[in-house]
Amino acid sequence: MKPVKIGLLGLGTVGGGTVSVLANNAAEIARRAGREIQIAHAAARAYDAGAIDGLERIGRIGDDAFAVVEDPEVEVVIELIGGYSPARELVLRAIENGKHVVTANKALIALHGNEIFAVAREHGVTVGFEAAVAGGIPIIKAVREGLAANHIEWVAGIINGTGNFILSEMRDKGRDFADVLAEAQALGYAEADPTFDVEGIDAAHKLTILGSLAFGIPLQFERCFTEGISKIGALDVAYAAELGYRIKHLGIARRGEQGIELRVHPTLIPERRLLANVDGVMNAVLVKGDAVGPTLYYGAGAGALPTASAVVADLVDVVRTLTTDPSNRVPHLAFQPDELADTPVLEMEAVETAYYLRLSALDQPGVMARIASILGEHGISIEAIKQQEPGEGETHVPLVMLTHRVRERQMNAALAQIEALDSVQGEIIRIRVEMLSG
Ligand SMILES: NC(=O)C1=CN([C@@H]2O[C@H](COP(=O)(O)OP(=O)(O)OC[C@H]3O[C@@H](n4cnc5c(N)ncnc54)[C@H](O)[C@@H]3O)[C@@H](O)[C@H]2O)C=CC1
Ligand SMILES: N[C@@H](CC=O)C(=O)O
Ligand code: NA
Repeated sequence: MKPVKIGLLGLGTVGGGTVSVLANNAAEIARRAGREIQIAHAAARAYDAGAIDGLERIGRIGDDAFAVVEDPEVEVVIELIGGYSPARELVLRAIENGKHVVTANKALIALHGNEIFAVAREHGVTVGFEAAVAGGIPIIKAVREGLAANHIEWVAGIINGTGNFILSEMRDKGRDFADVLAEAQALGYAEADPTFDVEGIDAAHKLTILGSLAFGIPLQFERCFTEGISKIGALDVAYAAELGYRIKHLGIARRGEQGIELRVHPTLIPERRLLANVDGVMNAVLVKGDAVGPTLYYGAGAGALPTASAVVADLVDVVRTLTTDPSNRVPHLAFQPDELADTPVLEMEAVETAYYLRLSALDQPGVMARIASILGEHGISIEAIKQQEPGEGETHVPLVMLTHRVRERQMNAALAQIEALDSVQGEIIRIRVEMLSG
């Protein structure tokens, strides 16, 4: 059989890794796919030729990405440029030209996936996006196919490698946030705009995709609650440890009676949980299905070769199904497109969690009692409390509390009232707590 001809857009971290994996494992990949895979035409604005193994095997390299998607020789386009534009226009044009697409671009899928999948369906082509969620972990394959028998109850994961690398290095080595972020950028883990990593936007893109796959709802990035790690301080990491917890940046999608929770935020997790022990650039996703119970998927969430592993796996899937009737292919969002549900995604104020609170309170009798009574008035009960001794000459002491579960709306109201007390100084730090059991 003739080789399958591929067009590749972008030759950076993931593009370079993809060229290398296709070159280094060419024979085994062909044995699996049933056909040899050749990169016929690649385009990149810039690339480091010396750093990419197998570059010489590419038929033609230019700088015009649109020339690749218009190239009649190309059957499958791999989009590894990133960002919304021109990635969206390139992917849509490739689809309109009858080409299958593989992409690692979670921003693109989370925001424009509904449109892209609809157009792909019209044209009878597949869009693979395994690399877009949790890098090398085959989580999309697992949720979409491996768990197809289940009513999925919840998904909770560490789904940003850069953020987890920063939190791990801060906790284990006491390193400075900015210094670790610079290293993550040098290692190729971070997004082109690293605020996407540290402010949780990248994790929200991925959680949006996971939520759709798990619950069969359209992609709704705008409904995902998003909080990053930039406000996590060494003090909270230390207090959490004293209480027997670790702070992880989690994406949580949960199906409840009122609707679906879709939220990304720093989270205290009991230190003995597996997720609490996932460090560095590693990602892990816990999926609870009603039949299978809890299942855990672990692996590198970023980096050239791990991400290329997912890109090439999608490519092999596409090649295997090139001759399949499009209506028999695995649906993009796991459920048949006309079976997507309109279950609402809840406002964060309607979500219930336990909380870690840290505040600075005047060291005087009655202050703690007043704070506890405000919490009580809002139906919030305290599970644990740590009050520090004041430092030499200090009037205020740090007060750390763990609360029982309560709706975010009640917590917001209570915190506003406590922050307004003269005896409380500055902003109250709040971190949500999840036990992740069962
Ligand atoms: N770096 C990682 O570990 C991971 C990245 N991703 C995603 O993979 C995609 C690529 O990311 P990286 O490889 O890290 O980016 P990168 O910045 O290392 O590489 C981007 C490549 O695209 C080229 N490019 C940019 N705009 C272009 C244009 N208009 N026309 C032609 N070429 C253009 C650049 O010259 C470069 O070769 C992004 O969507 C990213 O979110 C997904 C998982 C992991
Ligand atoms: N910037 C992302 C790359 C992979 O998706 C991350 O750090 O996880
Ligand atoms: Na993946």
